[in-house]
Amino acid sequence: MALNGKIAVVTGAALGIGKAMTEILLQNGATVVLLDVNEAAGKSLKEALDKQYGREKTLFLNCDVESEEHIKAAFQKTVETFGGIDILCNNAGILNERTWEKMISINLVGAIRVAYLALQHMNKLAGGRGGVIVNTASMAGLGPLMSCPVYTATKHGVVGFTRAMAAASTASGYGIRFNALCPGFVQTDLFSAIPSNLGHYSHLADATQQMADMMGTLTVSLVAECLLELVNDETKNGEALLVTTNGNKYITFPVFTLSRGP
Ligand SMILES: NC(=O)C1=CN([C@@H]2O[C@H](COP(=O)(O)OP(=O)(O)OC[C@H]3O[C@@H](n4cnc5c(N)ncnc54)[C@H](O)[C@@H]3O)[C@@H](O)[C@H]2O)C=CC1
Ligand SMILES: CC/C=C\CC(=O)/C=C/C=C\C=C\C=C\[C@@H](O)[C@@H](O)C/C=C\CCC(=O)O
Repeated sequence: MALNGKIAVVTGAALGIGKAMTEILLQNGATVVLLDVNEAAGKSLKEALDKQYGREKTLFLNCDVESEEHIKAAFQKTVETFGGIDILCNNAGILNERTWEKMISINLVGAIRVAYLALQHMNKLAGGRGGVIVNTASMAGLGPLMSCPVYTATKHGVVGFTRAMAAASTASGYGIRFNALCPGFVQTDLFSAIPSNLGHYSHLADATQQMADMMGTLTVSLVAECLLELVNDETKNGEALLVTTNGNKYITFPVFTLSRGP
């Protein structure tokens, strides 16, 4: 299988989109390290996956992406156990406009922290073997969701970080591709909890639900298939893949030509 011998790390792996990412990576032959702050859910998933794929194909580590210490230890354990990291699914995230500073800390700062610490092991200039980092952004990383402006900001940040890192990696010779996954509404616990997590914008919950009804909700499996596309297609670097119930689209961004003023 395409990912035989590859070592993947998934953050937010215990539930939702991260769980589906873990499963499709295992189905395609990868060994997967599951990182999540929800220890009960993570251990439960590991137990189920052991029965299906064998104990040696996965490792669950309790890891909070807000903690540099946790992430460093998780990556160290990964490299000690499996010899390296080839694929990072930088997926952990929350939606809660009431605790917006924490949401920035997890969705944006956490994603950047995880990517930077993974670079220390993946970067060819640092003895790594290169690979691919897929950051889970959102359709809200491409356009505004009025009911969650800070969530929108975090996801716009993830898209921008991804595209800039892709250019930096190419220019520097890191040997790592960076891509952003931008799903629309996906049926997960995060999605189900939206009405109670909009804070100042709770009065816009109905409008958001109407938007979701109009756009439709995606399954986690479909999102995971798009992840696999970004992992396997070595021509993809610096891409933002929009995933909707009407199909998928690689986003074209405006290009600003550098020219002197008049
Ligand atoms: N559900 C949706 O409609 C969409 C979700 N997304 C993004 O997809 C990603 C996954 O979201 P879902 O699967 O929907 O959510 P979920 O709530 O179902 O799963 C998120 C997982 O991340 C873990 N997590 C949360 N904070 C963490 C932290 N500090 N450290 C480590 N793990 C942590 C949770 O324990 C959970 O297992 C998020 O980044 C989210 O913003 C993007 C577009 C749409
Ligand atoms: C309330 C958030 C619920 C779950 C988490 C999540 O990330 C869901 C996002 C789902 C949809 C976001 C839609 C945003 C739509 C608007 O911003 C429009 O401006 C469309 C944005 C981009 C279109 C890109 C394109 O078609 O070229």
